[in-house]
Amino acid sequence: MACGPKAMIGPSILNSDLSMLYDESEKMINSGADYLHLDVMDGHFVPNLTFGHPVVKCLRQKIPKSFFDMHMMVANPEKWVEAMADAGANQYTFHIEASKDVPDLCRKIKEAGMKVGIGLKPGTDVSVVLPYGPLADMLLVMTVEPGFGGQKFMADMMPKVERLRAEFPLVNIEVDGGVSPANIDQCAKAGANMIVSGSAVVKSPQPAEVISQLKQAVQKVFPE
Ligand SMILES: O=C(CO)[C@@H](O)[C@H](O)COP(=O)(O)O
Ligand SMILES: [Fe+2]
Repeated sequence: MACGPKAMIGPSILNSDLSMLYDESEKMINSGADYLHLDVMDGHFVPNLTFGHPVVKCLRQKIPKSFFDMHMMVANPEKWVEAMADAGANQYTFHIEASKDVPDLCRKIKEAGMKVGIGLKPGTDVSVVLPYGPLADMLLVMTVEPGFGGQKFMADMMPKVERLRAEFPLVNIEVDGGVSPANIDQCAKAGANMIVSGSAVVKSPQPAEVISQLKQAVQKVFPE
């Protein structure tokens, strides 16, 4: 049994029919998703607005088991920790660019019973997160400018993934933004084991096929 990072695929439902959030989420789970990536945007940290903990709470009541990976694209991540934990979130991924006290925020997230994710925007150097790697369960390398789904994958983010994998061989490393079967091999080879994919999965007539392709590519690097 291989120990260490596992290949996991987490569809982002941001670009799905949000009037059918539950149905779209169920469809992803039934298509083989390992977790759900829920994009929370506050219109300040990013120029877009999505949903908050009340929606997550309702979704959790209908989806009692799946892992909710909260991508908190918010200007004040400290403010929502308790509410998201209460709503049933499993992992709380804040952006290092928005945090005033990273160790304190990591502590708060853990005390609330959630896993800690730390996210990096494309313009943020990987050195910024290195001191905090030991505090995190997962490190997120954005491969688009956060705020919208359907953008073009930024291959020049792969050296960041490589550096984080070299520094932290056992931590989960997630990529998010424009990821698809066309670029999954470079993500996996760089060291990403948690894969967020939005449009490539939710817009496909065969989401299960896309998820399977993504998973097989990552399992070549991170075998079960
Ligand atoms: O956080 C974000 C965007 O800010 C992502 O989770 C996107 O929503 C992923 O969608 P695609 O880029 O894969 O379509
Ligand atoms: Fe995201």
